[in-house]
This record gives sequence, C-alpha cells and structure tokens, in this order.
Amino acid sequence: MEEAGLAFELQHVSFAYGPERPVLSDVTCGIPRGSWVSLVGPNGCGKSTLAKLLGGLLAVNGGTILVEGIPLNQETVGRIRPRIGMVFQNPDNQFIGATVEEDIAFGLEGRCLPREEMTERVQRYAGKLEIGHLLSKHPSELSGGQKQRVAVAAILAMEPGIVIFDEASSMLDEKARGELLEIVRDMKRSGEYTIISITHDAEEIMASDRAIVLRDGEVAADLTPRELFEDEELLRSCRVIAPYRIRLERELRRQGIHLPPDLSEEEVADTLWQLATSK
Ligand SMILES: Nc1ncnc2c1ncn2[C@@H]1O[C@H](COP(=O)(O)OP(=O)(O)OP(=O)(O)O)[C@@H](O)[C@H]1O
Repeated sequence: MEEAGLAFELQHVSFAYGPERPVLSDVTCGIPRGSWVSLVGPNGCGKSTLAKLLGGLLAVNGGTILVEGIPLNQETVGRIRPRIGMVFQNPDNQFIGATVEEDIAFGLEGRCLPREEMTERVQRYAGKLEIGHLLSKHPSELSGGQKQRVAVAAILAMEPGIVIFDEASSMLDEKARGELLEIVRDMKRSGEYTIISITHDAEEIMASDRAIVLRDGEVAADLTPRELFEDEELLRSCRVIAPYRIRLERELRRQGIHLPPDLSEEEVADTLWQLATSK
C-alpha cells in the first residue's frame, strides 16, 4: 500500500480502558484518502473507541496510527487533531453556542481566524447545509435533524480533511436520516473529504466505498458493501440487515431467478413483470 495515498494507516493497534481484556487487540487496516469507509461490527466491539483513537481523543496502548503518513502521538496530536472533524450521535450534546450562528463560529474562534473570514465561513457553511435561515435560532427551537445539520456545519467550517460520523444519524427520524445521508454523499462527491461512518444503517453502508468489520478486537473483514451484504454470516454478526433490494435479489436467486446487478427499481419491476407475464 502506498503510504501517501492513505488518510489513515493502522498497524497492530491495541487499546484497553483498564486492566481488563483490551477492547482492541490487533487492528491493522488502511483508509485511502478521499474514500468513504463504513466501520461496522456488533455492539461493544470497539467502533467508537477506534473512532476516538483516530480522532486523537484517546491514545493507543500499542501499535501505530499514521494520519496522512504522520505517526499520531503526543507530539503530533495537536497538529493532527484540527485535520479531523467528528460528528457524534446526540445532537443536543454537541450544541455549545446560544444560537446557531454562535455554535458554528465557536470552533473558528479557537482557530483565531480574522473576524471577516469567520463571518464568511459561517455564512458559507450555513448556506451549504441549508440552515442560513436558522442562524439566529436557539437550540431549543430546532429539530434533531436541524441540530445535526448545525453540528455538521460547525465541523465543516473548520475545513477538516477527514470527517468521522459516529452513529450520527441513529437518533434522527427517517426523513432527517435521509437528508444527512445526502449531505455525506455530497461531501464524498466534492472529493474534499475522507469520510468514516460508524453505522448499522444499510443505506449508509451501501453508499460508502468500503466496509471495515470489527470483531473480537480485530478487523474481521475489509470489503465492498455489496460483498458484505452477500455474506449472511458476517451480516448477522454485525447486526446489520441488508437493504431490501439485496434481500429481494437473494430470495429471487433461491427461486432460480438471477437479476443483473445494479438495475434501477423500475428495471427490476419491468424484469419481474416480463417473467410473470411470459409464463
Ligand atoms: N470510557 C470507558 N471506560 C471503560 N470502558 C469503556 C469506556 N467506553 C467504552 N467502554 C467499553 O469498551 C467497549 C467498546 O465500546 P465502544 O463504545 O467502543 O463500542 P461500539 O462498538 O462503538 O459499541 P456500540 O455499537 O454499542 O456503540 C465496551 O465494552 C464498552 O463498555
């Protein structure tokens, strides 16, 4: 693997919270720059712990994490951390400002940016996240989905190259979840970000480039979403349900009907209609 092409390279990473069995015992994997990787696995397998290690919020007990080729350690963490933005599960816990505008500006104040640039960035990222009309609102006036948009705007305004979403959509309703997924899709399309999403959501995994499966403190698999969704044993162990489309394809295969991959919903319906009416 070419080091320069990797946002993260993990070599034999281990971590324990205390003297008990380590949460992560030997994690080795690479995350290419500009890619979108889903981190999946059973509850308690250490996904959030790994996210915190990647974000420099915890330090490894053993092994190495390279961020864009630089070893993450006590000396480099201050330099590396601003490159990495993290969006967490609970939108309420992430709101720091008294208004949306203050909240987006908060992180920028820490960066000591000139006031005009700060104002310009708040406007620009509020516009991108379609929350420009909410800038003067108090968090109590916002829905969960709107708060999560504010959290994303606040992170993106700091212009990180890497963004980690730790179950960021799990507390949102279906509509807000779909909207957040669109935001992440746009981020991927822009080519400006390496994205890591910790998720159990099939749609989200399907939209990503690769899935890294954590189990028993190690990487159990590093594969494409389609490969993951075809592996029923692996899916069960991760507590992930394949998207309806893939489950339908699998059931049809059991009946001897092989649909070509990547058909649109309309094409699937047409193919099934033709099969049904040709008998
Ligand atoms: N601050 C902490 N102190 C001690 N143990 C912790 C701490 N945080 C997490 N753990 C433990 O470490 C293990 C891994 O937790 P972690 O949250 O990383 O898993 P996860 O895969 O993200 O789980 P989930 O899918 O349920 O969110 C769990 O057994 C958890 O109880």
